Amino acid sequence: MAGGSALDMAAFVSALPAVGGRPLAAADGRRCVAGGGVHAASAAAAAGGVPRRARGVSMVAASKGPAGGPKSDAPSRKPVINDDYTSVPTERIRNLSIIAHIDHGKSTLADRLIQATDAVGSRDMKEQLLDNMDLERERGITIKLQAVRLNYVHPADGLLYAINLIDTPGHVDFSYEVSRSLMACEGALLVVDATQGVEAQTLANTYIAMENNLEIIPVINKIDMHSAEPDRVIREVEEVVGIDCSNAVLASAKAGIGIEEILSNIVEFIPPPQEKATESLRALIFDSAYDAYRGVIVYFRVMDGVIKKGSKVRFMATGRDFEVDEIGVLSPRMVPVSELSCGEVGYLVAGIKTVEDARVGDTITNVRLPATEALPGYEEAKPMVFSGVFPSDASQFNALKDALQKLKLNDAALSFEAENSSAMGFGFRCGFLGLLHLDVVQERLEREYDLDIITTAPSVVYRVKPTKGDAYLVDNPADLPDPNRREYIEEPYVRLEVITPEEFVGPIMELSQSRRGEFVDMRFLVQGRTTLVYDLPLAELVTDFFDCIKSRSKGYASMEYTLSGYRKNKLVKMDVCVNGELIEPLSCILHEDNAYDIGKDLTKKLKEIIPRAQFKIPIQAMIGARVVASSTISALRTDVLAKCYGGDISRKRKLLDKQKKGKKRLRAFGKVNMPQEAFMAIVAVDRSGPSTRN
Ligand SMILES: Nc1nc2c(ncn2[C@@H]2O[C@H](COP(=O)(O)OP(=O)(O)OP(=O)(O)O)[C@@H](O)[C@H]2O)c(=O)[nH]1
Repeated sequence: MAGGSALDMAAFVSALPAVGGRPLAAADGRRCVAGGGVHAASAAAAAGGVPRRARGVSMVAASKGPAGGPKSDAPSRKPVINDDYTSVPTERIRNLSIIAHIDHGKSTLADRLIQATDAVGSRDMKEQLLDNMDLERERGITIKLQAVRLNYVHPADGLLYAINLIDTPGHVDFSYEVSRSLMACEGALLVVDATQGVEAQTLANTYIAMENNLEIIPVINKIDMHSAEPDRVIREVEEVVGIDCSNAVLASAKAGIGIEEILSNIVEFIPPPQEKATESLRALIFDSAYDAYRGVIVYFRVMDGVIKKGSKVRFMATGRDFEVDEIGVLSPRMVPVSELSCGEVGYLVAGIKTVEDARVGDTITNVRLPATEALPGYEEAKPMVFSGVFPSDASQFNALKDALQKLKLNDAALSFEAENSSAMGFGFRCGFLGLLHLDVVQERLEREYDLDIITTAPSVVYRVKPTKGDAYLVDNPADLPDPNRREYIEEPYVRLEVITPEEFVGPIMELSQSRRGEFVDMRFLVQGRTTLVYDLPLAELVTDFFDCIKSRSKGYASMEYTLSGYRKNKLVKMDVCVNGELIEPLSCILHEDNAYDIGKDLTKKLKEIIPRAQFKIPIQAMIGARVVASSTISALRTDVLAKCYGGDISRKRKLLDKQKKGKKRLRAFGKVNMPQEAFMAIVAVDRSGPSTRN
């Protein structure tokens, strides 16, 4: 809980009405590790040079595996059933996830495990095999969870074991994927980089695994590196994370060290799925993807009973029935089988056409013998940051709607609803888990659906108490009532924990304070590392905070945050007028004390971004009718007198008048070109000015 004035977030949110039917944002007590901001933006820029795909290529067809969507066989080709995959009894099945802090080597380790068990022929093997979205490969990050089935003969008993491995993303924006995959498992490999040690996400993900009662096997990775300190890291895992490291494996995913030991430990320490006495089928949907030919492909883990090809199944949340056309395992290619029983992880195809029919977290049961109770589903992912998404060309509105619907199927945390803005036309107000999530969605819409879109300035969700009536949530500054029609505004706060080497404690404290942070605690860890705890407004964190932490600590610090509640602050709405016109999508809510500095930097940035025109373009940052900062883009002056040699002054005046009129007309009717960067300028403004006080 953040300080005395913070409310309990969950209780508070449940007592409030939803914003326009949208799930209330930023309301759970979920642990997150931040990232995004400029880092994400620059990653996007780096990826921007990649050629676009042809129009109409679906996200599934565009990628090659189960997460971005499985590679579809041509519709005419009959699936070949291979029941070798289902001959393994339940006691020889192991379901596990790989969890770690970002870049500690999960995907590389998954590659080595796939190779060691010959799941993929050497011809098809490539680095980070499970990161099969183009975007994942380019950015070197995992965005979607990925499942793969490994067949492993354990040398100790010579028996065949089926290991279902789920690779999970490391970045906070995708941490809901981690919780989803962990619910389908009995164990987890906790990968810790031997050169770095325990990081914020190591802790956060281990806690999720512990909450799910998973057996955890620590893997100390990258021991091939000179700077590796495996002994120190083992001590740190034991002392800081609090888990036993007696079965820890010293490994190098890159050099292939310790891989056999990891496989052996998986078999020995991770328990098999528990056979249930019930005959009724219950399978948990942990992911789904859309395929242009086959409809929705559903990924599930069978918890009870058996699921068979040709049987009729029911999706319990929606009550819809479907006949199973195909079921199979992920090897990691889709291999059809005739049935999957308790403990197995696989996919099914059942001619499901709509997004709503296959919800992640739903339970699949048998129509003939339905289960009475559904499995506990997943907590709905709650968006933290909202932004308007508009097509550059109004005629693409329906295409954008269709694309968002398909993306949502594969990305449960994305939320959207139609929005009509006088400045931007028809579009959608979308909710994201953070700026990296926003960035990934924007890029997927552009690449996989060939859409040109503009995203507007991101905003967190504020709570507003109007003079009349109950408080309500506002995720779009345009919806804020006038100051004389509101009593107060509250903003969301987070409890922030930064783990850093001692020498960077000072710069990080300075940064946190400049972002309106309130110091809560400082704890010393082993080996000169420190945890700093602050309460901080979420709005200050979702911009470039993560990048600032990284740059001030030379990349050594990591951070994690939990939403803690709402607090009243002196908040105001700042509008931006460009060329005398209010540009609503540039409006933002900020602390009154920061308005001058932020306004000054924003107008300066916009001056650099907005292209010059034939006339002067004034840019003003305003609070109500008061201008707090301004700048002017000078006109590109055309010399209309160039052709007027000497002579008559009245002719010159006539030409100048005509030019002035032209400028006026342009100002009156013409539009200032606002490029996409202009809408994101607020994210990049310098927030560490001298007047940043609470
Ligand atoms: N030297 C060395 N490098 C490694 C090892 N394992 C992984 N790496 C490198 O570390 C970087 C990150 O590895 P990934 O496997 O992408 O890490 P990840 O944890 O999957 O990253 P996210 O999916 O983004 O969370 C890559 O450049 C790998 O080549 C290792 O054992 N030794």
